[in-house]
Amino acid sequence: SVIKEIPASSVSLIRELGEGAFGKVSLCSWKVKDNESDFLVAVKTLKETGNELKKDFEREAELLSTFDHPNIVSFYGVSTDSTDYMMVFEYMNLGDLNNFLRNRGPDAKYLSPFRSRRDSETSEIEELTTTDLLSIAVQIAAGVEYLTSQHFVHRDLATRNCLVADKLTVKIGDFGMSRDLYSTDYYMIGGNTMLPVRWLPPESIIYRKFTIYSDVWSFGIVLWEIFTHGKQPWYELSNKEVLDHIQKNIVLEKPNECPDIVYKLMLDCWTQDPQDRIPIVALRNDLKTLHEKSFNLDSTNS
Ligand SMILES: Cc1cccn2c(NC(=O)CN3C(=O)CSc4ccccc43)c(-c3ccccc3)nc12
Repeated sequence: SVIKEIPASSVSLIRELGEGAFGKVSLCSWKVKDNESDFLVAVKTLKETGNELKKDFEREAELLSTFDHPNIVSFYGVSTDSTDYMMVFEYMNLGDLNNFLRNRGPDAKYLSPFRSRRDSETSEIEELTTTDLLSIAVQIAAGVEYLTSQHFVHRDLATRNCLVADKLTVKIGDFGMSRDLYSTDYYMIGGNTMLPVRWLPPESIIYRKFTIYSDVWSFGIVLWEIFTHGKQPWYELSNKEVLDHIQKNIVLEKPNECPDIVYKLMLDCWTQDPQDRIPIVALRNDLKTLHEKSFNLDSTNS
């Protein structure tokens, strides 16, 4: 697929969004056509690079340009006509899904003073209903189903690697900075690889085997994150204890507010044998049905 070349002169910086080891992400405005208004975009700038990283850059851009789905963050093109190489993405104005869930969880009202419950002029941030949580789950499942259909194994599905925009739009996508921004979610194994062990099945941890079936396991953990409003899986355990639990087939418990039928789907993602795990197509269909029915489903009867 041909990658769109975007002139650096048509992209202007508004503010920085984040910084990682390999680069930074900025909110920019992109003047696509002279007679049209500007367009907000998220731009990943690769720090001054050797040609090794430039090859990675080209490969990443080549791959990302093949994806086209409403639940995958859109990639618009690259800009290589300036010293710093840039990748231009769709801007998701409500940030990453993990922060989004935490800020709208039950304990949020005690954590951050920025939400004054009374006056309504502050950005009215309501708590998320079960229907909202199911809508988020359906959207991510649709994204995973698409990646699987493209024979793409994600290897790091987690709410921190999903992004949110208005009208509770959720998409899979990140800028490769999670190992910097969410370092406690990764565990250094074998001296040089950081693995998101709390999101991985036994075969990925023991044999480094990553497949569409290990992505299903991780999606089950994403479901658990959604229904705990962004808690870290096994937050009460150290990384070593987590490895021990996973290898002993101990799985996460049902989150308090979670309907039994949703927990059943999580358990279907966490079977020891990868082939026994529920296929992502069935997962998405079941979650879709629950979401449609959920307008009268609350966490008591389930
Ligand atoms: C270095 C690194 C480690 C782990 C994940 N890394 C990512 N993360 C993805 O590649 C995440 N990712 C999919 O894996 C495919 S879906 C999708 C859509 C939009 C954006 C991203 C996506 C990158 C990275 C590179 C260029 C640009 C952006 C992201 N570097 C890394």
